[in-house]
Amino acid sequence: MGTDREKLVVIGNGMAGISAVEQILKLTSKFDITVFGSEPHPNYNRIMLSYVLEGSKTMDDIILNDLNWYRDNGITLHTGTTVVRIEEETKEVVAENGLRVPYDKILIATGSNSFILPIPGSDKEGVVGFRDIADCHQMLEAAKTYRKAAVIGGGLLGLEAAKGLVQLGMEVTVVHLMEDLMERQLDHQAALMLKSELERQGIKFKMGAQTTELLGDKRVSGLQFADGTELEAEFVVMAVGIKPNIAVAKASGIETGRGIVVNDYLQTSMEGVYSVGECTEHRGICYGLVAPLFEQGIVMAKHISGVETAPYAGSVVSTKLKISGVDVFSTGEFIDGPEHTVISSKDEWKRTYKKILLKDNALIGAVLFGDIDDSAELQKLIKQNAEMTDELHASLMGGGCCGSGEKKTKSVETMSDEEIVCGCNGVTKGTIVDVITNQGLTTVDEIKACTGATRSCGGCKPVVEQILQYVLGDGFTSAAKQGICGCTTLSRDEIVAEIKAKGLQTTKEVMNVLGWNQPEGCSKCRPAINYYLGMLNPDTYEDEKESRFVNERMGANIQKDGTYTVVPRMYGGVTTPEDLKKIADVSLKYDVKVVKVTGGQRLDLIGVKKEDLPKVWAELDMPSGYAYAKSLRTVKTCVGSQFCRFGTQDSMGMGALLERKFERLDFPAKFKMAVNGCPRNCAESCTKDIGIVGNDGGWEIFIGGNGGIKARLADSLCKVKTDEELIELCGAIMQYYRETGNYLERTSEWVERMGLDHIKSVVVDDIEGRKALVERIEFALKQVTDPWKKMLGDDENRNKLFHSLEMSDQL
Ligand SMILES: Cc1cc2nc3c(=O)[nH]c(=O)nc-3n(C[C@H](O)[C@H](O)[C@H](O)COP(=O)(O)OP(=O)(O)OC[C@H]3O[C@@H](n4cnc5c(N)ncnc54)[C@H](O)[C@@H]3O)c2cc1C
Ligand SMILES: NC(=O)c1ccc[n+]([C@@H]2O[C@H](COP(=O)([O-])OP(=O)(O)OC[C@H]3O[C@@H](n4cnc5c(N)ncnc54)[C@H](O)[C@@H]3O)[C@@H](O)[C@H]2O)c1
Ligand code: SF4
Ligand code: FES
Repeated sequence: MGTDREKLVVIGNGMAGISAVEQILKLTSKFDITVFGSEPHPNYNRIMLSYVLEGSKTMDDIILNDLNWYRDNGITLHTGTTVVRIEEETKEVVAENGLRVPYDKILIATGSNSFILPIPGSDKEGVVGFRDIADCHQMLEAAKTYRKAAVIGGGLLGLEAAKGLVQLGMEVTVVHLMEDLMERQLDHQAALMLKSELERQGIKFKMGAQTTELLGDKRVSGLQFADGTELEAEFVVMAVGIKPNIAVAKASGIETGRGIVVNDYLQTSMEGVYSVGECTEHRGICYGLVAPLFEQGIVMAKHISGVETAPYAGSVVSTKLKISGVDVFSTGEFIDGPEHTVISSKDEWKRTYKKILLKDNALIGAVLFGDIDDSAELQKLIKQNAEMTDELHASLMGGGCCGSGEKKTKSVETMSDEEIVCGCNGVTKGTIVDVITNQGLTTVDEIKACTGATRSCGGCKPVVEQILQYVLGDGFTSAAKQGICGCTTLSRDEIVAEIKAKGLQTTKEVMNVLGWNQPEGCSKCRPAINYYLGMLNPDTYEDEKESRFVNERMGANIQKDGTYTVVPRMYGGVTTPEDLKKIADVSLKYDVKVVKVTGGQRLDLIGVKKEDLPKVWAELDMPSGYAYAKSLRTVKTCVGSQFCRFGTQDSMGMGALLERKFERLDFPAKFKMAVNGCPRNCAESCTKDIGIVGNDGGWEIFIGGNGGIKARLADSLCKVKTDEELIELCGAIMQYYRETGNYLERTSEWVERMGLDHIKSVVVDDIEGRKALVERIEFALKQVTDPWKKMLGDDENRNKLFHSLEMSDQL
């Protein structure tokens, strides 16, 4: 390599170091760059470790710069190599393994270490921090063996770790020192709402608890608290904050405080040595989030490259918790004092809360819970120290009638090109404008694929949309409409219309004819098109197994240990001694680990080996319960008039009838029903896609209920007098949902999107329309068959899927 080039050594292969290198590469080629990293990996997106733990991303998904990137940019990378000091006299960087590398300039970006409480027992087996891939691996492994976990610290990291462990099947208690969760980001009200939402999601809390010791022999077995109480725990995650990693700077005589002290150009006290990221202390502040490190990197890169730059003046930080179903956001100041004016609103029913703090009429901080649509807008206004006006108040707090979209576009217009829009991925407004203008991008998904913006927490999506709107102007509405995935700009309705109009028959054909930008499609569009094709052509469409999710392909739900579950039908939740005996015999014979009564009133045989599935189905000789499918799952029933003293309607009989009639059809998403014999509603119709309640000698039909993460109470659609009307209406509702629902859209969302009145006008008021819907569902029902039976008769596919060549001999 050219010897006349300056030698830049980067200590720390994390997000700060490498994003600064990316900025430098954009400005100059004057450096020979060498990077040292203690971890054995190339640069990865640390913030996405929460998603790896939670299971929605893999380690491969979070690599930001793979080894080719270093090679292509002529960068020498030493992974798994820790630098111990800088020798100013010899102008060399010295690594732990004795390696010495000469330098002209240095960038220290050594990040932080997890803070481990200095209490007895914190070095026991089963106690980890949550900082890197190695920690994440340990947590994933622990969840395979142990059940009870404690997370010490109820900050952002602790809560994301706790949710991840719950998703992995552990029983998790968050042990928090203070009375409020995330007390560094939230006020009391938001903290209360957050705690109750997380409790709903299965996390337990021990608040105001000071851990004094970790108990156990070699391995941790519990926690001892200052008040004398104890908590059992086989695995402990410490998430009580971070400590800037200043070891190299200290050993080299560079000025340090809590972090490595830098000036406004990120220069340390040693000539030619810069520092960025979490290890850095600027104007007395060490940051613990990614947005500041990108901002520091931009200034540092310009300075070291000899490009004029404004000084770094510090960052206004904001946080967003990355837990699905929990929308919480905080930026700037959030605890009010006498000097503040507080604007707030709380809606206990919608579980939303918004608080904005003003000082001298300027916006200085905000906390949002439940609805964080305004987060990006607020963050920007607070950065700009914007003045509150009547118009702004109306747009932020409601009550404004018009113009807020226009105002938002105006406010992105005033952003500078260098302003970071996506804090998680360091993407500036300038970059987004550039890809829209020069590469002709028209959707947020395309911008995500090209720049990374919106890829992590998603908090920046509204601003990215506003920039699109601002750049495309009038072209926005048509062009910026979101396709169903990154492969197309066509919406669901357009795809369905094209399939009908052009008579398209296969997913491949849809993608070819409709100009997909990826010939094979992706995991989002393939199952959706497969569904739409099957819904439109129930008699002719050949279902594409390879376009189905794994559980649907296998006809069973895969479990975390690689075994499967088998759930046979139990119509209306009613079984017989004969069926129970068969289930018991099969469970014993195939060593089923657990037989569980499900929330949908049937039996789940958990822990069946893949190769045993066909034998289990054959010996049970019962219909598939479709517990794995986007289809009618269960019809839960109460005892009803056959036995209950209050029952006026035969709920068991009706439930079983409806389940038999409508089973096996594909729906956009899973579909659950309930039938009750009287308004006491013992089988909980209010949380079902269709809930039926015996009432006044007839039935009342409810739709759009959901008991999952986003709970929704079902809406009353109508009352009917006879069983025939009830069955007809159920069929019409189902078919209308099948025909208009977006793939994966539950009825709770569908009802909100379509409007209850509209659905009523189609399925209740329009008698002819209803009849046509019923005819179409009856036709589709004629085509369905039991998938287990089908698989048992299909030697080729069965052998391919279940690797059990001798099956046919045994059947
Ligand atoms: C699970 C998790 C979730 C997070 N989520 C978010 C989020 O949603 N939003 C957000 O803004 N922030 C989040 N953060 C914080 C964010 O990841 C950090 O702010 C960011 O990674 C800091 O980058 P850095 O480069 O300064 O430090 P690091 O990413 O820690 O990188 C420093 C690197 O330097 C290496 N190193 C240290 N010393 C040496 C040495 N002597 N020689 C060689 N190499 C060395 C380290 O091994 C490390 O790889 C999260 C953090 C975690 C752990
Ligand atoms: N979504 C995000 O933005 C995100 C997610 C994860 C991590 N991070 C960042 O990673 C870093 C580490 O996160 P963190 O949550 O560990 O840090 P933190 O400092 O934000 O929170 C630590 C929490 O632990 C509590 N605590 C301290 N001592 C305790 C004790 N002895 N017992 C029980 N609780 C105790 C504190 O009261 C505090 O709420 C932070 O900089 C954070 O901003 C951000
Ligand atoms: S809903 Fe009514 S009929 Fe059904 S079990 Fe409860 S009380 Fe009895
Ligand atoms: S700010 Fe988190 S993805 Fe953009």
